[in-house]
Amino acid sequence: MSQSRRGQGPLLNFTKMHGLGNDFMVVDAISQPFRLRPDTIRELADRHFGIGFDQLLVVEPPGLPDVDFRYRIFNSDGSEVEQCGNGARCFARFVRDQRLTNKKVIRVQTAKGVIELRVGRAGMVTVDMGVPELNPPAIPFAADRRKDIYTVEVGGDTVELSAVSMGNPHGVLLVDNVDTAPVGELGPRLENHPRFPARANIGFLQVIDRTHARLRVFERGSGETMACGSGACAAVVAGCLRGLLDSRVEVELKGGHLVIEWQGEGSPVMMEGPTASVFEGQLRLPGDPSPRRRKSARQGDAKSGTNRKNHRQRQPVTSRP
Ligand SMILES: N[C@@H](CCC[C@H](N)C(=O)O)C(=O)O
Repeated sequence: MSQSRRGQGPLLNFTKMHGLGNDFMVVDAISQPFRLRPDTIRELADRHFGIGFDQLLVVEPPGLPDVDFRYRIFNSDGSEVEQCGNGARCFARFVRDQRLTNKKVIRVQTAKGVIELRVGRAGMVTVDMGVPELNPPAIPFAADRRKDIYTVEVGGDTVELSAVSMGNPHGVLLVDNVDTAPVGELGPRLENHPRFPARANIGFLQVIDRTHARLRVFERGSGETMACGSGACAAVVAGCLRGLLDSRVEVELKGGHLVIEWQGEGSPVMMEGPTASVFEGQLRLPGDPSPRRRKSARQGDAKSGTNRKNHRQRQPVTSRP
């Protein structure tokens, strides 16, 4: 964050976490005021000038009955998205570590529905990621009908991919070897391909045998990451649709392994994997430049003695997907 904007606003508590090296800044927006602009998220995500993370995860109060929390996700480019599988596991660990709940089964509301997180031993969490969406308009993916494999023109070449939504859109390509796959070249072109109108995460899947696979993912809004949980789920769905994988698969990513289970169409995908908490920190956010808003914030402080109650009602300025 630039020196000129630092140090004028309130202090924010955060935790740095990761799931297989897919790393997160996690913020409790229930117990403290929180609002960030997309450009501030980009600055904080910077690995040289900021904290450095692939995604920002925000814990908010739920907006639905029978749900424990609302889970919001922002990519390092500042865009708000619908799903993050590795983040969901870290979310479960965070809300327990911060004593926001003592439940072992936690229901959270995402922008695309409710997911269930089950806390296991030694930091392991299992997530019910929901039923994969394969209907092209709902992914969204431009196609005249649903297929297991689509042919896509990209820069004069033709590639074959499967299109799957795990709440967020994924394209999955089958490759012989992830080590030599053109992730850096094809990833950004397919991420922004016109057939994915909301952009997409692009997975490169190498099938080892029916129960083992390797995967690299070029993530929408973050670039290639060490691991992508929703990408691993989408890849196993794609591998099953192609008849190459069984219902329980160990997926090797750059940062480690996930176990993914899918019993077939209409069934939810289950993801099991580890979580890690790296450090806790405090950050002074940029101040609010508007004199009118500064004045009303001071009035709020004076009335309540604390601004926690008022801030519970506040929404971040970034928009929902
Ligand atoms: N790392 C994530 C996915 C994060 C969101 C993704 N980049 C998107 O834009 O949909 C995961 O573990 O699933």
